[in-house]
Amino acid sequence: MNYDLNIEQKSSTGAALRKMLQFMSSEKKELYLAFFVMLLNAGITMLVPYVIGYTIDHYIKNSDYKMLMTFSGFLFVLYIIWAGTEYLQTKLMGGVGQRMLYALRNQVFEKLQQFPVAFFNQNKSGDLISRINNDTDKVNQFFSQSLMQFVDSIFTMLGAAAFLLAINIELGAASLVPGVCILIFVQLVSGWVKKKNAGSMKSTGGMSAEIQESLQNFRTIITFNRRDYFRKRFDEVNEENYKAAIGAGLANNIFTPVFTLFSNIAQLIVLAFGIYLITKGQFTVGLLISFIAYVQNFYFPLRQLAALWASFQTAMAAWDRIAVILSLEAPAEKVRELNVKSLNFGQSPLLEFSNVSFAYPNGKQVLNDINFKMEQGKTYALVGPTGGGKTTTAMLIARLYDPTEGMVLLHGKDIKQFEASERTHEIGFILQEPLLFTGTVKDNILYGNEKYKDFDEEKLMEVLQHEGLNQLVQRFDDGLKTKVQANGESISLGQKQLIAFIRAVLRKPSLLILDEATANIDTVTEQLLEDILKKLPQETTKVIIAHRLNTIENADEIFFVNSGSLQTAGSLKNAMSMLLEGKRAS
Ligand SMILES: Nc1ncnc2c1ncn2[C@@H]1O[C@H](COP(=O)(O)OP(=O)(O)OP(=O)(O)O)[C@@H](O)[C@H]1O
Repeated sequence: MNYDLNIEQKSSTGAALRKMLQFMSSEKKELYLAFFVMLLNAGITMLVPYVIGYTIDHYIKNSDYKMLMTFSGFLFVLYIIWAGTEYLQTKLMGGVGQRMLYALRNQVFEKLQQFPVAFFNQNKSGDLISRINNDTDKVNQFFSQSLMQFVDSIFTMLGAAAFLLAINIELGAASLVPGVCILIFVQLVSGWVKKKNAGSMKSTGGMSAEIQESLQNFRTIITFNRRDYFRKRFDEVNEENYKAAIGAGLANNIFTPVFTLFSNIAQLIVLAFGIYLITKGQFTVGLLISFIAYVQNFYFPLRQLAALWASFQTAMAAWDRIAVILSLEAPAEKVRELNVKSLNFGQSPLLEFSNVSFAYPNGKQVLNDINFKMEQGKTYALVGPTGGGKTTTAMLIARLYDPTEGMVLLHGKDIKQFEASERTHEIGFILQEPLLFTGTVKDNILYGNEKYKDFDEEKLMEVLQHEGLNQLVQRFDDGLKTKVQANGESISLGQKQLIAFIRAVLRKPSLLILDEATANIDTVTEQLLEDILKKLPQETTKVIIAHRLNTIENADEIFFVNSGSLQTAGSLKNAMSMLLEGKRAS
C-alpha cells in the first residue's frame, strides 16, 4: 500500500468544508449559539443606518429634539448590545477553535499510532511534525478568529443588499453590480490562491524535515565536516520556503485592492445616481445618507472578506494536509477473531513462511516465494551478504511488515489473526539499532512489559537476578537508575544493545529474534549473553542474524538469505562457502 502523503490530493473546497463540519459536530451547541449571537450582531449593524436616516428625515428636519434624544438613547442601547455580541462571539469561537485544535492534534497523533512501519518509511517525520503543529494551528486560527467574522460579513452583506433593494430597487441594483463583478473574480482566483497556500505549507513541511535530519545526524555532519553542505541545503529549502511564502502572501493579498476598487466604484455610482434622483424629487437626503451607509455595510464586509477569504483558503489547504492523514486506512491489525488459548500449541511448527514474497513500498523486491519452518525450542541462524534480506525476513516474522504475497503462520495460524498484544508477547525482537526512550534504564527495560511494569527497583533486581540478567545491569554506572536519552547519546551502542537484550529476554517470548544483537558488545559480555540465552526456557525458539559466524556455531539450522531466495545451508562450513561464492559471483 502506498502511504505517501505528498501525492497531490484533489478535493473541492465544498467537500473539504463538509468534512470539516462533520468533524465539528460535537461543537454543535456552541456553534448554534455563536450563530445566534452573530445574527443579533448583524441585525443591529443592519438597523443602525435605517434608524439614523429615519431620525434625520423625521426629527432633525422638524427640529423635534425630544424624539431626537429618544432615538439617540435607542441607538446607544443598540451599540451596547452590539459590543456585547462581539465579545460573546469571540469568546465562543475562541473556545471552539482551541477545542478543535486539541481534538485534531489528538486524532492525527492517534492515527499515526495505527500506521505500520511502511508509513514512516515513506514520510519524513519533520513533515509530519509540521502537519501536527503548524497546519492544525492554521485551521484553529480560521475557526477562532475568522469564521464568525466570515459568516457575519456574509450576513451583513446580504442584509445590506436587501435594504438597498428595498429602499430603491434601481439604485440598489446599480450599487450591487460591482459586487457581482467581485464574486466572479473570487470564483476565478480562489483555486489558485489555495494552491499557493498549499505550496507554502508543503515547503514549510520540507524545511522542518530538513532541520530534523540535520539535527538528528549532527555527529556524522561534524565528523565529515559537512556543515557547509548542510548549511547550503538548508539555505536552499529556506529560500524555497521564502519564495513559496511570498507567492502565497501575494496571492492572499490580491483580493484587497480589487475589492477596494470595486467598492469605491459602487460609492461613486450611488452618489451620482442618488443625487440625480434627489434633483428629480424621487429621493430624500435622509434616504441617500442611509443608502450610502448600507452601501458601506455591503462593501466594507466584502473588503473584510478579502482578508478572510485568504485565511479561509489557507485553512482549507492546511485541512487537506491533515485530512489526508485521517483518511488513510491503517491495515487491519487483526483479520479474524482468534483465541490464542484455544490453539493447539506444539502440533504445528512455531513459525512458518508459506510462499512468502515481499517488496518494499518503493517497489524493491526483497523476497521471492520463500518457504521455511521453525520448530519450537530450536535455534536458527540467518546468514547472507549485506543487503541480502535477513533483517527484512526478521521483520516479516515479527509482523513489522506484511508479505506482499503468501502467508506467515504462527502456531499454524495466519499471524494477522493475532492481537498485537498476543503477537508481541509471543515474539521478541532485538533490533539491529535498538531504540530507547527518555527515562532510566529501568523504564526502558520494563517498556511494554505488563508483568513487571509496577515492580520497584528492589523487586525488579530480584527478578533480574533470577534470570541471570543482574550482571548486565552492572555495566551501567547507576544501575537501573542510569539516565537514558531518547536519542541515545548518553550511553554507548553496546549498552543500548544490552538494554534491548534485557527488555526482550525478560518478556520470555516463544520466539526471540536477535538481529546483530551482540555486534557492539565485548567478548566477555557476549559470553555472558550466550549463557543467559542458554538459560531461557527450553521451548524458546531463537532466530539469530549474525555476520560473525562463530556466534551461530550452535544453531540447529542455518538459512542462507540472498537475492530473494532463502536456502538451507546445512552446516556452518556450507554457509561459509555460500557466502564466499556469493562474494565471488558479485
Ligand atoms: N525501508 C526500505 N525501503 C526500501 N528498501 C529497503 C528498505 N529496507 C531495506 N531495503 C532493501 O532491502 C534489501 C534487504 O535489506 P535487509 O536490511 O533485509 O538486508 P540484510 O540482509 O539484513 O542486510 P545487513 O546484513 O546489512 O543488515 C536491501 O537491498 C535494502 O536496500
